[in-house]
Amino acid sequence: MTGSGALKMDANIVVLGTDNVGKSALIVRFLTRRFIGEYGDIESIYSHNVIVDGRDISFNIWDSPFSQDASRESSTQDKRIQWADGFVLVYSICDRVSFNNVAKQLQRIKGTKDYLGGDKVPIAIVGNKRDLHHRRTVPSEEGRMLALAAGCQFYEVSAAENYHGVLMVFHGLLERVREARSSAKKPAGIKGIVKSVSAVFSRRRTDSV
Ligand SMILES: Nc1nc2c(ncn2[C@@H]2O[C@H](COP(=O)(O)OP(=O)(O)OP(=O)(O)O)[C@@H](O)[C@H]2O)c(=O)[nH]1
Repeated sequence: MTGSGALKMDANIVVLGTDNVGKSALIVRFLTRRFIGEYGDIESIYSHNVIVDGRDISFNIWDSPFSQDASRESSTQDKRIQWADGFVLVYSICDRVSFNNVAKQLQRIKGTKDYLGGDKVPIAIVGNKRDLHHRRTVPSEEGRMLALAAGCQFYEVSAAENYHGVLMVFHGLLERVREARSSAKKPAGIKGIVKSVSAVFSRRRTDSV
């Protein structure tokens, strides 16, 4: 991500989740305000410019269909994580496996982006398909607790029925990206220096095992 001036900002957002949870539906809802029902399996990066709080924001949003090929999924996942400034981790409230996958994604992201400090990685956990509450298998509380424990934002939305909820996800995440960027620019202070030095040494120790 690059920031060019106080009133301009761009953010790379990657949307992750198992198949059929509504990743494309969420993105298309955000970009067009519409729900079109069927989305296909094409991997794309969408660019979208909007004004948020007087700022000219350029979103780049990576929509990647979930691959059943574990080794392929794993290597592309790392590329996406490196590329992204912020993450939307989507599960379906009717699909427990998709929820369990969010916990795995969290670990992976935090492991890859550990130089930022675990709690500073901008991540939104999103339980989608809220309109299907009669088929719910993941209680809201579980999603909320997972997000709280991981220092993430939490939302339950319906890409099918509601634009506003989806908008809140992307705007909330943008705010976190902005905060992470401004705290990264601040001088580390003695606590930050101690943390960074110990992170380097613990990584070396792990590398050498
Ligand atoms: N009822 C309901 N259906 C939804 C919602 N969001 C998405 N869907 C449906 O769920 C199915 C999967 O949506 P997609 O957006 O293609 O899901 P995806 O996560 O991108 O799927 P992959 O491309 O396979 O990884 C489609 O039939 C959508 O119409 C929702 O909020 N409510």
